Amino acid sequence: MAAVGLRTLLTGGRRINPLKVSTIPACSVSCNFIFSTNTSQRWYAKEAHSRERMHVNIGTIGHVDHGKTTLTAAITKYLSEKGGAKFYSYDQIDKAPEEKARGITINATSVGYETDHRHFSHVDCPGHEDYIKNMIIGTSSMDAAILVVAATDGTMPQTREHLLLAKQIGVQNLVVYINKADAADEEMIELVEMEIREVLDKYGFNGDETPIVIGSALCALEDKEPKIGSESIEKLVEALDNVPCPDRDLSSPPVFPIDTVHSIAGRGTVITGCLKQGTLKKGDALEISGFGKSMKTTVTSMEMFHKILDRVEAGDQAGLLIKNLKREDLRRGMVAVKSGTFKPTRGIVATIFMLSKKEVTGRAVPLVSGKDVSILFKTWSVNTRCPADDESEDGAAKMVMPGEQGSMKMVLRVPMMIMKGDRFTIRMGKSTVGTGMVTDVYDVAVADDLFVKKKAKRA
Ligand SMILES: Nc1nc2c(ncn2[C@@H]2O[C@H](COP(=O)(O)OP(=O)(O)OP(=O)(O)O)[C@@H](O)[C@H]2O)c(=O)[nH]1
Ligand SMILES: [Mg+2]
Repeated sequence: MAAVGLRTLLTGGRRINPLKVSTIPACSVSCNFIFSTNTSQRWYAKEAHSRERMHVNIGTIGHVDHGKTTLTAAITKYLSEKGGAKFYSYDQIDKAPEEKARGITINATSVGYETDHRHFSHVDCPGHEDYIKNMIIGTSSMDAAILVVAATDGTMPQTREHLLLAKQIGVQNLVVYINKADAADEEMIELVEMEIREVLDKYGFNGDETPIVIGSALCALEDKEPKIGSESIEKLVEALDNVPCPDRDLSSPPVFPIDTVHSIAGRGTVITGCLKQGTLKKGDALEISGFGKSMKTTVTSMEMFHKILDRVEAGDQAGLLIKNLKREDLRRGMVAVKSGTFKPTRGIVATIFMLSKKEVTGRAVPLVSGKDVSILFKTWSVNTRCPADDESEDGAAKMVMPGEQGSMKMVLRVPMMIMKGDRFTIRMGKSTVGTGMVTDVYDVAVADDLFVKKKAKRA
């Protein structure tokens, strides 16, 4: 995700025209980042980022209209009064004209704030079923998520779908915020809490241990009923300060999946994202691959949340200024690695789990070998063929039935940077129909071979 304050990094102390800072959404799905545009001081700020507070990536997920954006605004309001955030109003978070017109979130938007103990990057995800791809992108680097459930509705289809996807993406921990407590009676809230704990267990989270905070984001935002308003946000922030976070892998070679690409007039190209593993420093030689392309570059400077970094560590949401590549050369879904450490591939072996009808809202369809499907990794999707397993021996088509699990070979249309353990979602139309985890990758040459073999067979 983007480093807020990227412009600071790139202006080198010179004031530049904000209109000349352009961002390209790298695919049809998108993620917004809020930049500091009007605090001229920040344009010149060259302070070093302090690692005194642990950096944690979180965000809001949950069913449409349950109050995720209102809660995001309420958290920044509460923390701005404590000096740990800039207040972002509801309209500053959902600011696209279509979002304003429809009153829903479409793009995942990132804001940054601090508590006494932690430094947070918070992504507010859309809940509407049409924008699940944007939710997946928003959730892709979260260490923990805030699941928002309206007390007036209880858990709804996208509450469950988001839980399933968050688990599959690798989000280990949750904090639940039961919202709209101003509009529901106590009995109803109690029932909703019981239901949530059951649903959490069902989707592999710990229903008993997950903190649940009850409140009203709207009351907090409008300074009404402090008991369910600001006090609930205080409790939520306390829960976020205590949520367990995964250990950062600082020793493996760096892997930096690109979320956005920016072109800064007079300075060059910046890629933003969350460093998945390892560390990066100025002068490191990188290889950026994806969608069949591979390019070499060097890191010239790094920034996170208006602060200069001397090194990027796993888990950091950072912006990297890079040499010799243009914005047009790059797109979301490409991955930067240290030269010579990983290679892109087209061939993967994956454990697939196809959803049954009762699992979520999805259609219950099998995945059949020999069929083309579109698979969605955290920030990109590519058409993929499932060649029949052991095709050379018996030519038998293998399939994974709804509700079942199986191992399948897959060949991507273009080489991508994929690693063992990477997870993906199989979607058909508007539905999530299955999930998968990469158990092995095989050489491009072998994958080419399979591709050719399949073509020959058809001919
Ligand atoms: N009564 C009441 N209404 C609320 C509360 N929080 C949010 N709302 C209202 O619920 C509606 C939806 O709120 P949003 O914050 O846009 O919900 P969302 O979950 O971000 O929606 P999507 O992003 O489109 O999925 C708005 O009209 C809010 O004013 C609350 O605590 N109480
Ligand atoms: Mg919203």
